[in-house]
Amino acid sequence: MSRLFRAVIMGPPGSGKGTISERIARGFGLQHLSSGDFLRENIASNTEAGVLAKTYIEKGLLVPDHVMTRLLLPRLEEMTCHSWLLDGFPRTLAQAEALNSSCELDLVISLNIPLETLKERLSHRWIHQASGRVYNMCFNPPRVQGVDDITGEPLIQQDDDKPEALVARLRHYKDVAKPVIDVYKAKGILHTFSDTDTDRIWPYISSLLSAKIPTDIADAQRASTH
Ligand SMILES: Nc1ncnc2c1ncn2[C@@H]1O[C@H](COP(=O)(O)OP(=O)(O)OP(=O)(O)O)[C@@H](O)[C@H]1O
Ligand SMILES: O=c1ccn([C@@H]2O[C@H](COP(=O)(O)OP(=O)(O)O)[C@@H](O)[C@H]2O)c(=O)[nH]1
Repeated sequence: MSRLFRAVIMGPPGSGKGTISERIARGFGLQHLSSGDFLRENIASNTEAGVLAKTYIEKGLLVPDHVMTRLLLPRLEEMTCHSWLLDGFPRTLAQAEALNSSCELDLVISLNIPLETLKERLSHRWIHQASGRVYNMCFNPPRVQGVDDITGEPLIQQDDDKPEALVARLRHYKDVAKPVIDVYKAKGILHTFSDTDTDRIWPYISSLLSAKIPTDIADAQRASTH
């Protein structure tokens, strides 16, 4: 099997990480690992790390780095025979250093989206908590308002997504993300995209990935995921 492809997508809350990750997974066969979804799975199955992580998430705090790395790195060990895309990890310099010591990344996508756009998007974001599926009443509404397309279960809005919570989250994101962005910029693997509409960014991301992912890997991954 030729070399596998390792990528990370970074961006503030509401920047479109989940939306773009889903398109990348579908179009290029990369396995999408979202740190938020993975934490929710651990919380739902009451693992030791899940119980611990929940105490931080409930307070709107980041889960401590050592808990995150102890949770994510073994999960990545299970994915060694697959090309993957990490979403929401690494989020801090300590997490990036832990990741960089365990594998070589090929590409980091950073989304730089205006605050007003984030506010607008998050005010209409509805989530199916159990699966992490994301909807937006303006951009990608559910078939039936308020319920998940797959399970029919009710959708919720996160308190964190309210405008008054966003400014603090955004400032905190910028503080912790900047050293991580600087590391990957120095490595020459950072690609930053700025626009108010994912549909305008997507063609550029898609052609970047087409150029970066050797076709034999992309074909093999697509074949293995269908
Ligand atoms: N890499 C990480 N390091 C520390 N805490 C994390 C990490 N990833 C997720 N978390 C915790 O899990 C929570 C849920 O993560 P998730 O990514 O779904 O939400 P979020 O950070 O609000 O993301 P977004 O709004 O950008 O989709 C976060 O608010 C944070 O407390
Ligand atoms: O061009 C876009 C991209 C995303 N969204 C919506 O904005 C919210 C945030 O997107 P996502 O969850 O993908 O962002 P993340 O928080 O993962 O970075 C979601 O309701 C998306 O449906 C949008 O309205 N326009």
